[in-house]
Amino acid sequence: MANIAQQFMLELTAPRAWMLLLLPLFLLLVRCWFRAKRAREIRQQQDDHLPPSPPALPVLGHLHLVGSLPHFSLRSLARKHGYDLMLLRLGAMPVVVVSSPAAAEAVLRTHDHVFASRPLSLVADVVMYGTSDIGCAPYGDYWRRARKLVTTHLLTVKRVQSLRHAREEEVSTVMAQIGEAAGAGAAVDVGDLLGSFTNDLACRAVMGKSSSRNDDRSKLFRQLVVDTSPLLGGFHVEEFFPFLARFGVLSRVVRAKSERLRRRWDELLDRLIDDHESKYKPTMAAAAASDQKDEDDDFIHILLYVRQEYGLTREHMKAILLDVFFGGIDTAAAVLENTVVELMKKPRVMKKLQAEVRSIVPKGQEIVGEADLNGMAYLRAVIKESLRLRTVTPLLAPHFSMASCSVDGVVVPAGVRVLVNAWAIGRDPRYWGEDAEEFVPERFLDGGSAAGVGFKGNDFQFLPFSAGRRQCPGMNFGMAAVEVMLANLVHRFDWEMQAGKEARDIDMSEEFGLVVHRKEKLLLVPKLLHV
Ligand code: HEM
Repeated sequence: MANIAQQFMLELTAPRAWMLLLLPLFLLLVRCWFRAKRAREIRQQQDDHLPPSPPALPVLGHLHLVGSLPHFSLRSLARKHGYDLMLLRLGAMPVVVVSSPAAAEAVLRTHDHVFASRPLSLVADVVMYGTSDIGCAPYGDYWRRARKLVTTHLLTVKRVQSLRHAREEEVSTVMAQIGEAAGAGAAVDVGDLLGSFTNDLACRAVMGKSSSRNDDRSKLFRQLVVDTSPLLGGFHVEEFFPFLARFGVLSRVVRAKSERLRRRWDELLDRLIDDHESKYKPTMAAAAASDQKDEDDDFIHILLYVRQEYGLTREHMKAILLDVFFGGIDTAAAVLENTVVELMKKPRVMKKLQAEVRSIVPKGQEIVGEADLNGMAYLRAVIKESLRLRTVTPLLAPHFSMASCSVDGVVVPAGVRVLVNAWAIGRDPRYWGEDAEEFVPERFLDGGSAAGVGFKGNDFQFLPFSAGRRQCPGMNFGMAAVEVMLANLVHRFDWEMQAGKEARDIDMSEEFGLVVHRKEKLLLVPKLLHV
């Protein structure tokens, strides 16, 4: 026995025996090495096809490169690396950034069916009744139905025209306030005035003249929009670092805040819908649904008329109404305020615009009516230039890829947020020339370098309302308000800076959000002209 053991030990210690033992280990290692190599190759192949990325940090990814004004920093990154389509990792969140008209066309037109969804958002889920609105709803049957409802019944050209008297009346109210300030030689807070105007107009469209006359109610709506917008437009840290969601502390705080806001919205909207329901006359249904010009047909009434046809619950109705407040108030007010700033900084343009408006509106007429706007080509060029240079929704609203998609030789994976930097594209000298950063409305006039360029979604260098399936459905509604208000602001009033200040002192700092806002108030002194 001892001999056998000895023999065995001898065999073991002999080189041949070691070879026999090591061989399987060696084969195992070789196999592992080949597997790891293959995995590396596959990853490399996939990476080779992903959009290019700037160098990133561990864990943070590119988060540290995105500052407080993401449209600025994303433009700088794209320019520095020459990437018109780039992939960033914000913490754990992959984001594709689009910075050229060709890439925007690929995302918003050629592959629109892949990129037409929205990322999930905890806040939208709570505030928008389970994303039952149009702006936040993921792409699918519900969104298609709700969008069809809005574009065929609420925001049609005819409906926008039928609100013309409402707009003219609201404009008259604002002009009276400006007139009073002019009489007293006082300054007006231009942003506040314009915000009230677009808010009152939205209230009027949603609930009709009689309900919106209640001043307190209008103010409540305004306050709620102001309180909800930052939460709705902001990023939340758990979206970047999902592992934090396991602890759930932050999401509980955000959810609690969102639920408080939703209760406030509920209270207001339920009361309004109840009021309307008590006056609802089914006989009027056919007329409203066929989009007749009846000014009493406010949006709540119309939703009541079509709710069966579209299978709407009350929550769906409230969510759709919220889109009018979130889509229509801040955007149009910001466009107007930005335009006034640019006009103050460019007295030549202001004078030319005033001359056009004053030459077209008949002498003695105090308010510019919508019929007077027809011949105002320069007014339209000024607004377009403002939409280009000071795009109020600089990154549009985030899109979301529903499948992986090959775009111009690279592959955008499924489940990625896509941000189109419309602001950067609108200021890129490659498409707008050397004066791209200047406010020059003439470029949009006949004979100008951008004479044929429009905002309807066919010119991908100019995307203030976006393009494709998710394009803004409130474009006509918003533009009608902006045009008539701007014409009136410059018709009977000259505008001056407060004593001791100059136009070049106007603070241009901005606060980022879905809609970008000026940080500082714009205080200007109106001077009344007698026309
Ligand atoms: C001048 C004013 C306006 C501007 C600059 C503007 C701009 C935009 C932009 C850039 C988008 C995002 C499109 C995308 O994600 O690709 C959008 C979406 C939207 N806008 Fe507007 N908008 C304005 C006025 C309005 C008004 C007045 C309303 C309603 C009364 C409205 C309702 C909406 C809705 C519901 C969406 C979501 C569309 C969807 O996701 O299908 N907007 N808007």
